[in-house]
Amino acid sequence: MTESVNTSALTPAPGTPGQSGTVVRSTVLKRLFKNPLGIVAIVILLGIALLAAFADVLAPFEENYANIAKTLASPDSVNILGTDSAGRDIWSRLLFGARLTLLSALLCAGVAVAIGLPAGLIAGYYAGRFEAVSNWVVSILMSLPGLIVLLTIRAAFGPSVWVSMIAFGVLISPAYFRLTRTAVQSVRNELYVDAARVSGLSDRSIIVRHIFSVVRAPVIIQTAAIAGVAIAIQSGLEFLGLGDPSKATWGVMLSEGFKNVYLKPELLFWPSFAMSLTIGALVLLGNAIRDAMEDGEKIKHRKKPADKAATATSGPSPTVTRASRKAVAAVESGTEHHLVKVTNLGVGYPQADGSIKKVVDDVSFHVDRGEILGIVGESGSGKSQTAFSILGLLPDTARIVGGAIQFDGDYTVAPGDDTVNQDRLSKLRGKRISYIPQEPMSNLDPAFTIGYQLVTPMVRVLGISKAEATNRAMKLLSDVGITYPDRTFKAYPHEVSGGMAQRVLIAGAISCEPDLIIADEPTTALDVTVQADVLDLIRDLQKRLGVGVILVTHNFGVVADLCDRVVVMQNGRLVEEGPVREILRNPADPYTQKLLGSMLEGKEPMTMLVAAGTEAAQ
Ligand SMILES: Nc1ncnc2c1ncn2[C@@H]1O[C@H](COP(=O)(O)OP(=O)(O)OP(=O)(O)O)[C@@H](O)[C@H]1O
Repeated sequence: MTESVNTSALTPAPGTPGQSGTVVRSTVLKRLFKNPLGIVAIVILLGIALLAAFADVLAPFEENYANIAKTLASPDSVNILGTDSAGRDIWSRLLFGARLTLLSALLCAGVAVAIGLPAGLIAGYYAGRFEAVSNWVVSILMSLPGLIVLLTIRAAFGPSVWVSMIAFGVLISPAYFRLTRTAVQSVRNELYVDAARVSGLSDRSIIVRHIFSVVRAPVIIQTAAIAGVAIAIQSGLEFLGLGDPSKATWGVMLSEGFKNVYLKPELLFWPSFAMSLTIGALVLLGNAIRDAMEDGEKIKHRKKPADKAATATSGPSPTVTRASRKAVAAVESGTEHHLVKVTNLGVGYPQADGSIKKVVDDVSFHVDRGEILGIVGESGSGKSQTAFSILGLLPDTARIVGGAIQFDGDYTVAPGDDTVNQDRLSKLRGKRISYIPQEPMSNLDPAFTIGYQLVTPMVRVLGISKAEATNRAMKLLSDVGITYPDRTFKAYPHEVSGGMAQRVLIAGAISCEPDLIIADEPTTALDVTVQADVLDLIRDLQKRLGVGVILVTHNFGVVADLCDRVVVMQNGRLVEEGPVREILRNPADPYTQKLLGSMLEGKEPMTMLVAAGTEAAQ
């Protein structure tokens, strides 16, 4: 993380989830309908479903109506596919069989999804005890011999297709659990999920909007496959004579057909044909959906950055609406009541030998409204850990090992607490505290449009309508220097440049009118040419909005350029703190002197600071 001395600045915070779920869905559907195999699968499945739904109308006979004077008859105008050994109409039984077979397959897949999906989402997202218990249950379910369980259930409850499909759904639910949990784990620590949390969304909203969108596609594809497997298993059981002979299902027909295979092989052919057609169509559908989604990814990556037509937007400016904002306790610099007060903060991580490695040690400082505080130090000095303690975004393994944090007078870490009070912070994040991250692209959810990611938090946090939030988002985009807000609003994150994405995040950070903005190396990931612009933007917005800003950086140049006061950190400890002008004029600590020296000489700070730290220690 190296910033050029005269560039770098803060950048506003995270955006949030988006509405493009519907857009994504409609695009995938369009691609699905362009795939001939997908169309064939849909037509077949739709045809079978319609035949099943209208079986009462289409079937000339009741499913069990038997004409014993006409057994094993060949097709004629009355029985178009002939009759079975009991004189029952094969066509009618196929139609009623389709209904039962499809419904039971849906029941099985439904039960498996209902158990496996939420359990996988919760286990993947929260991990901890729920995941441990779920893994244990899943291991037990997977180690059960499925067929024996189904036979036992059949013996206990009788030959009910519904009961056996519910049981099979439970047995197969670990497939969904594992699929979902793994997918969630892969995105749980993505920055855009943290960004959504910072923007004030509840865990439920994050799971439903950001996390679920990741597992939606694989779950749909898996459901198509599992419905096919359920049909095969159900028919297999019935073929073995374990079905309910009073119900016409394809499996029961298969079993009866087998008994008369030498007399009338068509009895075996028709249910086999129906099953193969249905299972084949389900497999094709799953593949077509997968292809449609993969094509979407390829197309997305080929698109060029959008932006160039314009539309002025109306809507209240954040600077104007800020006046109507909640009253914030007056915080005067120099009094004991600060916007943020960090007192003797210690943060550590438990080690394998039982000890705790302190990464922040006895750090105290404060920030007031209307000022920019810089936290400066070399890589690994504990700047981000300090900022994340204020945001409540420390990893689960982190422990507060001392001290306290107050926001506007209330403790978010009270003396004696070993973790951050998430109940309090979840009410502050995205509302009164916002965050500008280091890597803009990673902090936007690729599955949703920028507009959606700006609008949703405003609707939720400010309680305004979607239309009003849309107007506000357009105005905000314009305020942060985006020339064509309407295009950016509709664009996906991959369609804009890094600098523009950071501007979007800045718009998101100020959208809910925060009192404090925490910016963690906000220009590090940006091109040198846009770093200065983004810094200017942050400074401008900070002055206009009068918010407090904590700027985390390893670059003293940025501090000198932007900050009112500075905290210098080294190896997790605060080595010096004070007004920037004073520290620039008269740095007391040798480490600060080295840091300043590196800036003035234009050296790469991180390189020399390692040596500086060593010298200071000597
Ligand atoms: N999850 C974690 N588990 C254990 N140690 C961690 C964890 N996260 C950070 N640390 C340690 O905490 C120390 C401080 O890290 P921090 O990210 O605050 O540094 P920083 O000053 O922000 O540096 P950088 O500019 O490189 O991000 C580092 O030594 C780092 O290895």
